[in-house]
Amino acid sequence: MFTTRQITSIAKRAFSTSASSNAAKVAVLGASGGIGQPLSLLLKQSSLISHLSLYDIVNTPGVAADLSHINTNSKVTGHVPQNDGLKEALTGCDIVVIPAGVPRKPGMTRDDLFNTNASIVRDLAEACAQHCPKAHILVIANPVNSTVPIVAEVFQKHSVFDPKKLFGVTTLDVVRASRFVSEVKKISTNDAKITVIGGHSGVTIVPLLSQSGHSFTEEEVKSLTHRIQFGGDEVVKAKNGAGSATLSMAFAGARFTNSLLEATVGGKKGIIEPTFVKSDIFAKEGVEYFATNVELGPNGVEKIHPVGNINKYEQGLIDAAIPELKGNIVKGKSFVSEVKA
Ligand SMILES: NC(=O)C1=CN([C@@H]2O[C@H](COP(=O)(O)OP(=O)(O)OC[C@H]3O[C@@H](n4cnc5c(N)ncnc54)[C@H](O)[C@@H]3O)[C@@H](O)[C@H]2O)C=CC1
Ligand SMILES: O=C([O-])CC(=O)C(=O)O
Repeated sequence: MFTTRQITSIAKRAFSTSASSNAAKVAVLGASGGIGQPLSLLLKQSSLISHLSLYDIVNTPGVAADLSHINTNSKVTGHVPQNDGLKEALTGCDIVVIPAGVPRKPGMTRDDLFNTNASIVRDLAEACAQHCPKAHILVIANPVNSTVPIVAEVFQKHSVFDPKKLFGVTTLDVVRASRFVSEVKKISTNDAKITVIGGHSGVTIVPLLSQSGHSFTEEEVKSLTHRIQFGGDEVVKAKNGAGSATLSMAFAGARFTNSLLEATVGGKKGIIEPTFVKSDIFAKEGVEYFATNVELGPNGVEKIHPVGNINKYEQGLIDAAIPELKGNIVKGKSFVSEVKA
């Protein structure tokens, strides 16, 4: 006869060794990089992932072998371009996260990365459209304001575009905003929930501090807004030529991926994350993609939240963001359509 304690222990073991049937295949493209490695490490901890598929042009066999020894239930595979590696990495994927591409050096804007990263993202999107056309695509590679439209155009070219399944990952802006506000107000980050809308570069990043439930002096609003908009530059400067944010981005990327997993395979309702998606909010102004809070559901975007109540200062920030955002989006779209012609 088993004691109650023995039965509980056997049940716990059985539970923890069987992979969840509600689990997804997730690919990380650019998995050997500064973001790719810690992001993959964080994703290896998810019980909602059955297969973590790591692709990069170099070093993924080593990264995959290393991660595969961690005793969580997901299988880890590493792929390189040889032997149809990209096809193998993507086939059957539910979610593809793309941190592939070069990072900034001091003095560069995110837009300066366009020349290198646009074609990397375009080619990876081509492969996704062919091998996992129904997957959710999470774009981290900069400039996000342009790389998201690039993915959309490629998917449209293949007639497989579903706007509910394409996300620019802007979570780091919200993570930073929460941390910076918590420092200024001397409160827990749990009590510093800051909505950040717009895009993901400089003035296109628009924090809505007035919606936070906290009061700020004019001085605090100005300095916090500037710090949130240019937080990426702080890291680029501090790394002094060795790249941009990687660890905080891995944290933010894992947060967004985990939220999407919970909303899709996990079946959870009411999960809201900020993200840069195809949106009607400023369509009249010619801005086809815009980040606001988005409720995630089984098919990706469930509901795009409106901007909500804002003050005059924040309206000024949006007015300044719109033309730049519009230019970034057009640049991404034309990059694909010019090649198409
Ligand atoms: N959305 C956001 O909030 C953030 C975006 N980023 C962006 O993420 C990107 C990656 O940054 P890091 O990881 O620091 O750069 P990294 O240079 O450390 O890693 C990039 C990886 O991409 C790989 N790669 C290059 N071409 C590839 C291809 N065709 N297919 C697959 N993999 C390829 C490289 O081999 C490398 O391992 C940059 O564009 C950076 O600007 C960075 C921080 C925040
Ligand atoms: O600043 C960069 O180039 C990387 C990035 O997007 C960020 O840290 O927000």
